[in-house]
Amino acid sequence: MLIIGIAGGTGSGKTTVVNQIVQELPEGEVTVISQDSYYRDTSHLSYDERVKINFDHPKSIDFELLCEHLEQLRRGETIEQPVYSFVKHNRTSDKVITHPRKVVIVEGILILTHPEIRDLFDVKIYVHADSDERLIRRLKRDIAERGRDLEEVLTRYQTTLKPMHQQFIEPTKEYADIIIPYNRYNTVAIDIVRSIINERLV
Ligand SMILES: Nc1ncnc2c1ncn2[C@@H]1O[C@H](COP(=O)(O)OP(=O)(O)O)[C@@H](O)[C@H]1O
Ligand SMILES: Nc1ccn([C@@H]2O[C@H](COP(=O)(O)O)[C@@H](O)[C@H]2O)c(=O)n1
Repeated sequence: MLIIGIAGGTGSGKTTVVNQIVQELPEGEVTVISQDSYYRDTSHLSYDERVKINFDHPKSIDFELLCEHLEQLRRGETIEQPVYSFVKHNRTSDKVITHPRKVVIVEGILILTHPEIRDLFDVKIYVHADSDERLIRRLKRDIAERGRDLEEVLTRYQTTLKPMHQQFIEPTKEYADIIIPYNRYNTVAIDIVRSIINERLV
């Protein structure tokens, strides 16, 4: 099994990169795990309390469960991946049955901050886009897809997102084997990652 970790700030293009990598690969050979699915269960909190959570701090992620699931996949076991709702700021009651595959891609802003999880990755990738580009993308995406408004995105950006990015996320670039510049779509970089995966699949 080849486990690839793809980190990078919010809006850098991690999900887009993963989709482009997976598109051309043989169906049934790759599985994708999103760190977002592993935000901690906050059912004990009210909606108003959940809104105030700092979702860009490592402690907001259930890394213990993510680590356990990756170990299980590596042992050839099937896992039940949680499903997260950005609208409710909480896990839903759904689960996605996820089978082990030859290639496992894990993507998320904070995945390279956790030493044990970092050690599980055979290839570590960091997707880079400038902060103004990321903020513009985040604004458009969160308003269109995550039930947010301009005020919510900008407040979160100033209060937690930007400081957490500088403190926790950007420094993990040093752990990356490959840094993908993604201010624009980068098909050459995607082809390089695909060829690394294809080598493993033969
Ligand atoms: N290179 C790019 N140029 C323009 N828009 C992009 C680019 N990459 C991603 N996007 C768009 O920006 C938004 C955030 O991208 P996404 O892949 O969800 O980022 P991440 O997973 O890192 O938060 C999405 O709406 C996506 O379509
Ligand atoms: N309830 C939540 C949970 C997380 N976020 C934000 O999501 C970002 C990480 O996801 P990406 O797909 O953008 O990498 C992170 O920056 C959190 O602020 C949220 O807004 N609401």
